[in-house]
Amino acid sequence: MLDDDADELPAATLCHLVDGDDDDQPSGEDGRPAHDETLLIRKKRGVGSGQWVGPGGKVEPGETPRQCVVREVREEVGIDVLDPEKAGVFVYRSDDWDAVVHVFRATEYAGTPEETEEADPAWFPVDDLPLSEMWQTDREWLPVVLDGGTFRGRFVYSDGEPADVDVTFGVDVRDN
Ligand SMILES: Nc1nc2c([nH]c(=O)n2[C@H]2C[C@H](O)[C@@H](COP(=O)(O)OP(=O)(O)OP(=O)(O)O)O2)c(=O)[nH]1
Repeated sequence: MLDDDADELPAATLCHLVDGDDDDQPSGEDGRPAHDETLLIRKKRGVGSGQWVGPGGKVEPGETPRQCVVREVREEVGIDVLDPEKAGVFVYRSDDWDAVVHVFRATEYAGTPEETEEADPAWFPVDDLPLSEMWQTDREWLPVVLDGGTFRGRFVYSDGEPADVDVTFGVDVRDN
């Protein structure tokens, strides 16, 4: 169980897109990154603004997490994610925002990421992430997700710092 009250919390999503060409062209020359890069955004507003995060946002009424993640990625960076697959779920609790966050991994998309009012996108090699400018607890699970793994977690922050961290890897998250 994630948390006794997890069912009562608002739901949110994150998308971690992994891409790479099968040819040897350097990143950017054909509009697609070289092998094993992931798309992050510098968030301009909302929860976590200023940090590098996966695109995503709050689930709207009547929407599934999968529908939400597709909508949010389109709104934030202007691309359509075609194969979002659940890779993790965590309860996030802090002084001002609590949520159940559904994490998706994807490898297929249509379009080219573009800057919007909400986000500034950039590709990073999966083994060279800007970890010092990311949520501290993302460092625990993001490399696992990018490598195709799954996790379930509970992250409690106090004064902007992780106060209670509990994470389990290799779990079945399809229906969570
Ligand atoms: N990377 C990361 N993201 C987190 C954590 N906790 C947490 O709530 N988030 C994310 C999940 C959501 O994508 C985001 C909260 O939604 P948001 O403020 O972006 O909402 P939104 O795009 O719907 O925007 P808005 O209209 O409410 O401003 O914060 C965390 O620990 N790590």
